[in-house]
Amino acid sequence: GGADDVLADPVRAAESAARVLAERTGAERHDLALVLGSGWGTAVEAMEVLAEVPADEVPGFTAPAVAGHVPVFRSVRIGSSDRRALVLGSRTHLYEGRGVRAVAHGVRTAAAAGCRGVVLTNGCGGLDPAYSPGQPVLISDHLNLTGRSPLEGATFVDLTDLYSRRWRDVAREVDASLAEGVYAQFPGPHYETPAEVRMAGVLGASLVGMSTALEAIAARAAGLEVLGLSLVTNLAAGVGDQPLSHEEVVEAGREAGPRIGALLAQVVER
Ligand SMILES: Nc1nc2[nH]c(I)nc2c(=O)[nH]1
Repeated sequence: GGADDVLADPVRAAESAARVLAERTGAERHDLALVLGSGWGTAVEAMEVLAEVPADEVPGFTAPAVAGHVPVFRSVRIGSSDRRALVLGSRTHLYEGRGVRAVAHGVRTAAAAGCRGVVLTNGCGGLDPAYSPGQPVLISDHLNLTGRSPLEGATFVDLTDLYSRRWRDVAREVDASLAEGVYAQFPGPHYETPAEVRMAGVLGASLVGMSTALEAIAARAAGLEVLGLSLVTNLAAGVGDQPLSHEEVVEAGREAGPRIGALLAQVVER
């Protein structure tokens, strides 16, 4: 009900969400969109916020207040330019059960708002024991282990350069030490078993998470250039010798804030 009825026609829903955002932010179009995953929230604090729109006032988005905090969409200035980025206020995970249309609505709204690219960030588990919690990793490609597609009907989309090599080169100019990895999206909400983590490794993944892959496919289908950035907040189950506590995951994300915030700001300014 409510937000999801709007999503019965995904294209029209994205257009009406983009229209509301244009009216409320005063920006007829935005140049790029940012989806902030766990640990990436502080990135926007360094940016100049020009307008805020509560997520539950944008068609197709629900905004469960998390601890009283109502998620907002932010229109921010990119560096000192007059280009603007749209920081999406809410992200829907597949595990919420709202369906793939809700998962893809954010990037479709970004495309309808005039964005030419989207930076998808997330918190994830790392399979490489050399990864340290709090380390950002460039996503070079993904394994979609959800068994789903955000696309419906005969919409065949080429995914050869899904995670833009051009944008990854830009990111490496900003930080040459950035590692790259293949991201495997599991449906969640449960974490992987050690055997599933080993399986993902055998299949070529070095990052495991519960988001991003479906959003990236929908973004590409909508014509957006895509950059994916993971924050390894924990070593995936079975990697390393002790189960990480949630507190350590939160702490790793908080400590990484300044570094990944600067990285994101510099990448989008290029
Ligand atoms: N699937 C999966 N998702 C995650 N999100 C975070 I933060 N850590 C993990 C993890 O270890 N596995």
